[in-house]
Amino acid sequence: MKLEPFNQAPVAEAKKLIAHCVAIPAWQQALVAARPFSSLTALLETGDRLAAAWDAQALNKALSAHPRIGEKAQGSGKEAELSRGEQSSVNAEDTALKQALKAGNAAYEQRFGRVFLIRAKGRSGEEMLAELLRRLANDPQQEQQEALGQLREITLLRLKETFA
Ligand SMILES: NC(=O)NC1=NC(=O)NC1=O
Repeated sequence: MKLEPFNQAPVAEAKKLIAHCVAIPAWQQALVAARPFSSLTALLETGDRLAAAWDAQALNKALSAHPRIGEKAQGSGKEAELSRGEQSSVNAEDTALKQALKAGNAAYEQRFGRVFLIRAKGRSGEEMLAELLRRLANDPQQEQQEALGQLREITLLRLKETFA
């Protein structure tokens, strides 16, 4: 989509145009309020700056829209469609990998109390499993920072794709 329609749209409409980037209403609201944007770069910089404010509460809110790695996103919504695309590198036939991801996700949720989040685009299933195992050793504070960083990456990738 072009930047102009986003800049010109009524607030409610503009929010809908970017809601699939991340399920954090405050971020959607703030980004829409910062219009008009003179360029895609300006939009991405603002989106990133606003994401720097995210905390554990924002992370948990956003996770509702991110299916586990290795699980096919259910549903027909835009987020589910994006997740399926982002996770398409996980070879569904590789049952050993799927099993390892399933076990890793369960261990992660047991330890940190939330779904493991990683920017999946551009990563193979094996790379994500390695990251999952590495991050399992993080202390809670460290891991919260890493998870927030991955949420930012996913959000900005989606924002960029929306207006590219
Ligand atoms: N649990 C996840 O990390 N999910 C996801 N990562 C992505 O990049 N897209 C997802 O749906």
